[in-house]
Amino acid sequence: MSPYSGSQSNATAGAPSAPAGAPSAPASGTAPSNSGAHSLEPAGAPGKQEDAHYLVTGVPGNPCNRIEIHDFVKNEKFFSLYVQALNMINQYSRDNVESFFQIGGIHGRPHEAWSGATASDNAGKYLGYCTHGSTLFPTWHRPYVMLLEQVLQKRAVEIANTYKVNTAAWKEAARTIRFPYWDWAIHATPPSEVISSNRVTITDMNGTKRQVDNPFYSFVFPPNEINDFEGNYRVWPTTLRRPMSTDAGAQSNVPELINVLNAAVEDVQENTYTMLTRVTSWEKFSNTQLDDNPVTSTSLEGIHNGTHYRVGATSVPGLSGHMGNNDVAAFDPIFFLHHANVDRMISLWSALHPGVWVAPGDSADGTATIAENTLIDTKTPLSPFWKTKTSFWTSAEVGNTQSLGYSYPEFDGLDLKNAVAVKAAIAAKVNMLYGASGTYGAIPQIPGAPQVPTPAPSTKCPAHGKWDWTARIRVKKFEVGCSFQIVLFLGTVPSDPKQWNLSPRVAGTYCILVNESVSNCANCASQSEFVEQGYIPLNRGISKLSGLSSLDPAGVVAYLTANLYWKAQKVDGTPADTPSLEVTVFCTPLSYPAGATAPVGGTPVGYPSCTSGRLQPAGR
Ligand SMILES: N[C@@H](Cc1ccc(O)cc1)C(=O)O
Repeated sequence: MSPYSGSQSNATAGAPSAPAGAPSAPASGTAPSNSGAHSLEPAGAPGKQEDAHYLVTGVPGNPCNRIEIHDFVKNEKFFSLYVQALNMINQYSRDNVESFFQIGGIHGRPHEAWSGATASDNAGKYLGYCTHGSTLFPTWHRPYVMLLEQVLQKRAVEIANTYKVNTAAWKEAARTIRFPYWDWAIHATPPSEVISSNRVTITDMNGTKRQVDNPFYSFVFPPNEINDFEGNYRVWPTTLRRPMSTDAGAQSNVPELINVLNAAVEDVQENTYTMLTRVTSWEKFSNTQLDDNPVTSTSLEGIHNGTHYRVGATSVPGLSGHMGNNDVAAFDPIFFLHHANVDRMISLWSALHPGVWVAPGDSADGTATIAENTLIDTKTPLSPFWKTKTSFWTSAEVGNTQSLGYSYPEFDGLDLKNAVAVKAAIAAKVNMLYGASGTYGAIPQIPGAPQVPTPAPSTKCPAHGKWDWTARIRVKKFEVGCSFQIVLFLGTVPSDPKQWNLSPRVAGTYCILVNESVSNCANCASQSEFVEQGYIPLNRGISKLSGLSSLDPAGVVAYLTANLYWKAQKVDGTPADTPSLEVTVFCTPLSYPAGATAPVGGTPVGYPSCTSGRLQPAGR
């Protein structure tokens, strides 16, 4: 199959597709195994109709809630229907636009047109469609999750129709099912049904419990489809999380994954709260590009990169799991649980910042259909997600999930037209979820610490102390040639890189996510100077490890100057060389004006003396 050939018709773009609502294949009601050969679906199966662009509509009808994956797996009907639906589309032939292979393949490899969305002549050099490092990062992934959600809900309806017991309840579950999200700022890991079981129990059409292959655990590639991949991805027949070996029988390192995710969750929560409550501009919220915005917060994309990295990294030199590489990340089903939460963050943030939406920006390295370094904005087509037969969704059209068929539990019962009331209600929810139990909450408990002003109870504004300490990370994104992370320590750095993530001395991490073979690609040559920026919160680490009785600058500056160490680490666990890396400490004064729903950040003060002259990661 030729990549993105300009005149490709749907028939040759792999997937002649059916418009939404096309007649569907009869469902068997049983879950096919995902470990066997990929069968051709029956004639007339969905996604096989010629000469139509597949329309991304979202689930038609009234919007229903996406729910958190821990709640989702406890719902027998939702879970049983989704497991069967996912197993079904995993089995579709590779050319079917509704197959998991085709949908997962939109993001990066196999670098082919999806449903006839051909590459333009002046395309960027990244050969997938996904937008990263640009203002479109949040909104491009919105129709992406919607696409998988609509495909799975259609299958769920067909499957429910075959149930012989409790029929009405199964049909109702299928009508209301939406894609679950994994709230990584609360739950360090997804439930075992996603992360550690390769078989799960479902209730079948006869009401009988049975064990089937677990499509949330890994995706089995169609035979031969990995031949065009690079490195170990052409050896591994399934997706892997923290893979343990180079051979075709490699397994995911589940205990290591759980440990690494557990070690990071407080950091993730702290970053999430700051991003939601203190970032006011779309530019800063949306992506990792360098900026002069004074708010010391990591972007949504930066936070999202961390989850990719932790799921995809390994401790085996030379390897990277699928999630650690943009080119193959979306084949791991956990990608969509992760991105449903990224999407929920757009809803929460936009509710807290009414009227702020996609700002124009630079396309950076571009995509298969977006030229590099061009202006992109709310009208830029979010290809390949067709809205009509001839046009793609744009960011301007995806600002309201209610019109896209779904919502999130935090919006239940709100008058969505009343932006002021929505903002107040979501602020209270965000405080409840990520604020009070957040790590900042620990600060006032330092013995002898100055009293934090008590916010008026009605604002539900959590006490986060007087000072917010962070380390700004600036580094050339393509300098290492693969995804990598910066790990900050307060005190001794373990000599074994395998212990870097797990050390009790870790203050926090910042992760950079790229696609594979960056060292070879023209893209990276042209973007080699591209600097990425993010922040690592330090308050929690200082309060746990320093022994200081307050976070006042005098003591903290001296402490950080003596104790702040850092390392750069590649996705394969080995040390990385990052000559461009700059680590700079900032302190933001926090205040609690009457009526504020979250701490308000003042002007950050930089303390370059804490790190100056020590810009090499191995320098301490
Ligand atoms: N429109 C936002 C959520 C939102 C809803 C109502 C509002 O008043 C504000 C924001 C979204 O769907 O992402």
